Amino acid sequence: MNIQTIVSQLNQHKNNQDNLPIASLVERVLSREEGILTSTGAVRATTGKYTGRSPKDKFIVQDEETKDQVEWGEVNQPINEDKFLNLFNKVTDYLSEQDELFTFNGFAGGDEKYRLPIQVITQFAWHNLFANQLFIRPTEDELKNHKPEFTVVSAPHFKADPEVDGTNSETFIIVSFKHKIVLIGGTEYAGEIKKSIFSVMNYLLPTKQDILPMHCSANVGSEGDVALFFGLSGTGKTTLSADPNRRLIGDDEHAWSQNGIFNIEGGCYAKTVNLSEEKEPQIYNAIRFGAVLENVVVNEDSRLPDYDDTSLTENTRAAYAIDHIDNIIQPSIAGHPNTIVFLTADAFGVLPPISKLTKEQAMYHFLSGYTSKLAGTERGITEPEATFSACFGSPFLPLPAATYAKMLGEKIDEHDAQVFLVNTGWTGGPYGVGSRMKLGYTRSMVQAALEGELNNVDTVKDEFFGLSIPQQCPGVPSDVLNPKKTWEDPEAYDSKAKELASKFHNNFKKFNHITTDIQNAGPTFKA
Ligand SMILES: Nc1ncnc2c1ncn2[C@@H]1O[C@H](COP(=O)(O)OP(=O)(O)O)[C@@H](O)[C@H]1O
Ligand SMILES: C=C(OP(=O)(O)O)C(=O)O
Ligand SMILES: [Mn+2]
Repeated sequence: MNIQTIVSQLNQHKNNQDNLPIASLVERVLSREEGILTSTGAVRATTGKYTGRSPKDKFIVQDEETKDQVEWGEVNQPINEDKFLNLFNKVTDYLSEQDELFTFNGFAGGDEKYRLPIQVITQFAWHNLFANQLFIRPTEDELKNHKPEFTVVSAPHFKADPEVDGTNSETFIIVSFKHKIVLIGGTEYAGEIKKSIFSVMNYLLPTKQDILPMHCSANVGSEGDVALFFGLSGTGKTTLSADPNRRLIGDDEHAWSQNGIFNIEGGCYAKTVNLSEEKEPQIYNAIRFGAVLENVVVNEDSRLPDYDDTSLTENTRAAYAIDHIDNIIQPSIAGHPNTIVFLTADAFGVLPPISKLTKEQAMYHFLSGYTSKLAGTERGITEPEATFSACFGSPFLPLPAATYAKMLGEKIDEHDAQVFLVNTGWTGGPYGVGSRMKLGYTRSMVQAALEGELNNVDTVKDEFFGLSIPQQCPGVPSDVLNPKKTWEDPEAYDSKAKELASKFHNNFKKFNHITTDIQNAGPTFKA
């Protein structure tokens, strides 16, 4: 049977709950005992074994359409069409036997001209509530004429048999661009649903519409000045884009067209570890009725969430529609970016907390995509792991990094955007010795950068990375601006800085086809 016929059959399932209002979805989450109501008004669900994304279980169907376009490798693993069709049949048979199914019809892409009509069919009510919060909701009229151009099918309780199904484990996230399907099974982590549509957009926007998709957050100031914040997970995209002085466009996924930028999503997905009203008031207050808390520990009696409890995972999350934040811009569209911030959480503690990049350095750092993954919280583990993830988002990029980098470079040139590198990671020493940069300092630095206050201040060129470090910034002690001065032992600083510089050079070897002016814009220290 044809794929579209099977999808229609799921839509016609006798108990398919189609675009239920939020209150009804919440009721279904509770009555099906998928989650509990918390004191905030948000529901809380847990996800068992998978509390984060599962990159080794992600595949793209290799077919005539994708064969020569996709950058095949560890991130984009190929699976053949027969295997996909076979698994699709099994998953949809499994779903059709469920008592109830849930469908969300809506959009990805805040600009009507470029948006992708999508459908999300889920086994769980709470996953549908998640889709309702994260994607763009249709108006009543739009819903009547809605024709999905991509469908996510999510069956978390269906487990694959790797031997037969060609997967790596019981879990799979498979995209078929030919059949316009994302097939998810074996994992309950809701982030897969939104990030798989992001991957789809990362393929479709550049290849079909000449638009640059970006793993970044965005906000806009009172003068219409637009800022982007690129960064890998945990670097501060969501936290720093929620700014009482600027209107939020989105916290994670955007696209840059010839008209300006637009949010791909309709909601946010914030980390809630150690969340406090004092430090992150906007996010804290966004957690209310309609929102979904994922893997947050909740006190059984008081039903109060305990954001400091990481016993289920460090990666606790809150999903909420963008209008849960007060100062937003809607629709989530704005002009061309004036300022671009690359966020990195440097656990070596050697990168300056803020530096100004030349256009070549911007390209170098965009391709490098450096941040640190921290070792677990086990005692005794102090060594951070440097990771380089091209374009600050390689797990979500089906095309070669150079494709996105070239587009970004052209746009930065055309619109003369100033790029800053901001280290939200360690200061005063590496992880285990120093401490995380105070959020208040980072906020002050970002504010100064966005208000143009760093344009004309004195800068010093740092000796290992060749970065221009502003010497004054309102609200930040000048010693904090110069990382070496925050270390007790300057020689220890030098040796860590050299270690990181070498890692940059090693990583950049794979970009040997890139122009030499960009290759030369890396760390000035060479072993
Ligand atoms: N100096 C800092 N800048 C940004 N975030 C910080 C800083 N110090 C601590 N944090 C914490 O780091 C986390 C950043 O996560 P988040 O903003 O969700 O990242 P992303 O959206 O890029 O995945 C938050 O929990 C935030 O409170
Ligand atoms: C949801 C995710 O994104 P981020 O951590 O960047 O918010 C993720 O990487 O699973
Ligand atoms: Mn985020």
